[in-house]
Amino acid sequence: TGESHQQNDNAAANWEVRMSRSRKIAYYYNRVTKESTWEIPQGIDPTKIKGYGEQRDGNPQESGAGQIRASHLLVKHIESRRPSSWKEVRITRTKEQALALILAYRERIEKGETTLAELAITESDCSSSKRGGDLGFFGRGQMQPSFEEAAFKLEVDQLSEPVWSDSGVHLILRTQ
Ligand SMILES: Cn1nc(-c2ccccc2)cc1C(=O)N[C@H](Cc1nc2ccccc2[nH]1)C(=O)O
Repeated sequence: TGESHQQNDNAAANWEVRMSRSRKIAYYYNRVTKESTWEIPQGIDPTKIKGYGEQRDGNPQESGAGQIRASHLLVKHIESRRPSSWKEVRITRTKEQALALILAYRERIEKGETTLAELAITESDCSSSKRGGDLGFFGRGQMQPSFEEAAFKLEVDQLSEPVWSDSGVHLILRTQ
């Protein structure tokens, strides 16, 4: 109902994104309850949290020296390198089924019905799921080659086509 949606927004308004000095990644701080957490708070649309995505890296040369920042949504399948995740202890879907899911998610994001960050929280088979799929900043040589190649081709705010890696099939959104 509108009411619960309104409550949700209010709850999102109590949160803000801060940058951890030590770990150089964003964390979430609730100015009402004073709590802080690495994971996006339950049931909150991350794109409604003040400062989401605007976090400049605390360490300028890190985001300058050929680094990019991206979020992703991963759907694993039975042939994935580790066919298990926080969502499903034994993943048995086929590659075709994984691709069909990813294409359906891509469609919904492209239509503006939802965001990659919001979908990643409930649907991604990567442990970055609870951070809306945010992988932080990374340079070349850090991620699997097929993922790196696709991510570095993206413009900021661009959403990839389905990308295959040994982990499964990904949607990648370059954020910085
Ligand atoms: C590369 N990476 N970063 C995180 C991460 C980042 C921030 C907060 C929590 C987890 C998790 C991972 C990771 O490798 N997760 C794997 C799945 C996976 N495989 C990937 C290949 C390329 C890029 C991201 C990928 N994520 C898993 O959970 O089985």
